[in-house]
Amino acid sequence: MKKVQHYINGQFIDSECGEFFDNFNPATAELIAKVAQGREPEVDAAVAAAKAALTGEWGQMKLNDRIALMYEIANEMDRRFDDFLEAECLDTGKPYSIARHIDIPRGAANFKVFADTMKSVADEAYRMDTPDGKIAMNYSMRQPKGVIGVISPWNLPLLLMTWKVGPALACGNTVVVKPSQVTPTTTSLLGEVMTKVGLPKGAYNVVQGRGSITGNLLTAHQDIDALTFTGETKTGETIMKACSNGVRDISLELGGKNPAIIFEDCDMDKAIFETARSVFANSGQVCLGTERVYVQRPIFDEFVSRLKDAGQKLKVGVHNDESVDMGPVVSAAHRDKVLEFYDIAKKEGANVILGGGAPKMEGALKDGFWVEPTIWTGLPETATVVKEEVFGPCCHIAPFDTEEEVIKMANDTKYGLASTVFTENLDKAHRVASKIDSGIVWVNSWFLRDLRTPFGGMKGSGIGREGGHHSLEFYTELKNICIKM
Ligand SMILES: NC(=O)C1=CN([C@@H]2O[C@H](COP(=O)(O)OP(=O)(O)OC[C@H]3O[C@@H](n4cnc5c(N)ncnc54)[C@H](O)[C@@H]3O)[C@@H](O)[C@H]2O)C=CC1
Ligand SMILES: O=C(O)/C=C/C=C(\O)C(=O)O
Repeated sequence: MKKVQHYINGQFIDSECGEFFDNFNPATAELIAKVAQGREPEVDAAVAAAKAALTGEWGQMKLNDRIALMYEIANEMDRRFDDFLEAECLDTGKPYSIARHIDIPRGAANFKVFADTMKSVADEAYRMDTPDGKIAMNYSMRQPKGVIGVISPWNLPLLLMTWKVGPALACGNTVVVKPSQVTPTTTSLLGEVMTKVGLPKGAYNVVQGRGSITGNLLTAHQDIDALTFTGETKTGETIMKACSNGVRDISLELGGKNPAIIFEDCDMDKAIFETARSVFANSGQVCLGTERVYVQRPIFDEFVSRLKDAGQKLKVGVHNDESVDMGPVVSAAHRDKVLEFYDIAKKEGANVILGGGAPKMEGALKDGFWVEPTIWTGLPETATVVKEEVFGPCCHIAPFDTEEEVIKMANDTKYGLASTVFTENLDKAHRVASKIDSGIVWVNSWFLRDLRTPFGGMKGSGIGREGGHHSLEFYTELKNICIKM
């Protein structure tokens, strides 16, 4: 049986208590690995190693050498592409068709982009007159924040973990990562990459384990100087409270209930293609995905019927079948949660246009964590599945008449992560995009990511922006030095 271990101070180790928990293949519910359950000794050892590395070989490394190492990590990840691909798809159930184009290439890109960023960090300087008629020069400099705690989720495990580890290391910090307990493997695999490229010991550490045990221990640890988290809003709130103890900085990327706005003057082919992606990709387990679709009344029926066609055409199946579009959801618990939302939608009076339950799968797949691609119409804006994040391959479609009305509907949510707007009228696109309360607005597209741009959410969707130079706000301390001449 495969064993997934901690990676602490450059060594792969089991837990001191010898405890392991089970990891399952979401497509079959078969046991695929035993994962070490980290407790206090492992969290303490990882944080101590990370702290020591700040003043050791890693902390003393010249910026250019650090940048070179970041590229080397990315190159080694590219060389191990197939290992990462297989591990990620087996843990999550996502098909090769997604992970090959999104998850795995982004893992390496997340190191390259921050290596590039660090080459062009500029410091501010201000000359001032002093009361005694002389002058003083102020200049700012950035220094690493210290030991960064990284708590990452299961939906895009490698992508979202490296989106934090890349900038943290590029800025000279050290990290202690706790990946989701349901998708532990690629975070440990990255430890092999770190060993291979010669990253100094203690700079990258991994403690495996459940959120309620290992996650809690990590967030409470007072030698964690700052913590970055992606996941559910409620967990984000818990982590924020824990980090208030010791006044430690946080970066939170949380849930969404993202709207798509489809105007009657849209390019319908484009609107259907991108909306189908944003609703169903990764079995709807993307925080940027669309769960509320608003369509202008004259094209409502045509849009509903064409999105239904697109959903019906999706091939659901196992990750290593190259023709598969959609896999299972990640766990039995998550399948149950999504199916409960599907039941609530029916009870609250939804018209089920597509799906609405669990598909019947055959043979080895019959016990897997499958849910159907699902479309509803006819619910009021107060309905549960219009208000709450489902995180499954589903959406509700509602008609609207005017621009003012749809902007109000789109913004009537506790979240504010992402949105999409489909129109061929450029003035309207600018106007509407500027009025939507979300961190990202995609016009005639979805999940088009330039990694230099600010990424993050408004309202309950998070705190902070990461990407390119914006990541320096969280991963460095900015210091002013004032020299009297
Ligand atoms: N990117 C996103 O927006 C994501 C949203 N979700 C949503 O969250 C729901 C719950 O799924 P979970 O896996 O429980 O997500 P979660 O947000 O609780 O888990 C994400 C990470 O936080 C850790 N964690 C959990 N509780 C913690 C605590 N008290 N202290 C420190 N770390 C903790 C987990 O072990 C995992 O590594 C899902 O059904 C889904 O709707 C889940 C994953 C990602
Ligand atoms: O492109 C990114 O950096 C992030 C994408 C998706 C998420 O953050 C998520 O699904 O949680």
